[in-house]
Amino acid sequence: MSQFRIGLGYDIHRFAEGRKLILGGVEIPHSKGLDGHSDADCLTHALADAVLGALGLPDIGHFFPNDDPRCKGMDSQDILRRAVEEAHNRGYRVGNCDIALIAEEPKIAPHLDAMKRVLAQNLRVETTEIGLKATTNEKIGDLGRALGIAAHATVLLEKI
Ligand SMILES: Nc1ccn([C@@H]2O[C@H](COP(=O)(O)O)[C@@H](O)[C@H]2O)c(=O)n1
Ligand SMILES: C[C@@]1(CO)OP(=O)(O)OP(=O)(O)OC[C@H]1O
Repeated sequence: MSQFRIGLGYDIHRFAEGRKLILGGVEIPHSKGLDGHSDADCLTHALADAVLGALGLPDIGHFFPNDDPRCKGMDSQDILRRAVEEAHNRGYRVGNCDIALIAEEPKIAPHLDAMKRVLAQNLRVETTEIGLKATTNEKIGDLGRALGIAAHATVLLEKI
């Protein structure tokens, strides 16, 4: 395997009433949350998929099936830790990553530092190795109507 490996992840979850909004392992105050079998943290799902993809492994649904009752309500940081563990088991660590959230609401910027701190711990990197930002969809399409939140992530793995 080569010295460096890159991975790409994408996930989207729809808003639902009566759910907590969890992004990057942080609970964000909002009138509704994201729907899902787990805590529906689409940011963390995209990031974990990017790590697994860099290794040429299947996506998180392979490791944590969304019809498995044991995964019901699970903390997505457990998914991320597992993906990073798979990397370390193969002799790779996370070099850096970059994440873009598409969220018409709520305002994410005030929470970015808290998310980076959680993600850094589980990625086993310094916060300076994490790029993280949010953009609206400029009211275009379903994301623009705030039906849900989507996340894109890229990860660079490097040989330990
Ligand atoms: N959910 C969001 C979306 C955007 N931001 C911040 O606002 C800036 C402007 O957003 P545009 O979609 O008009 O580019 C953006 O650069 C972010 O800093 C946010 O915090 N939360
Ligand atoms: C996280 C898992 C597993 O509980 O379920 P969801 O929260 O529904 O998320 P999704 O990105 O749709 O599928 C991945 C599954 O592994």
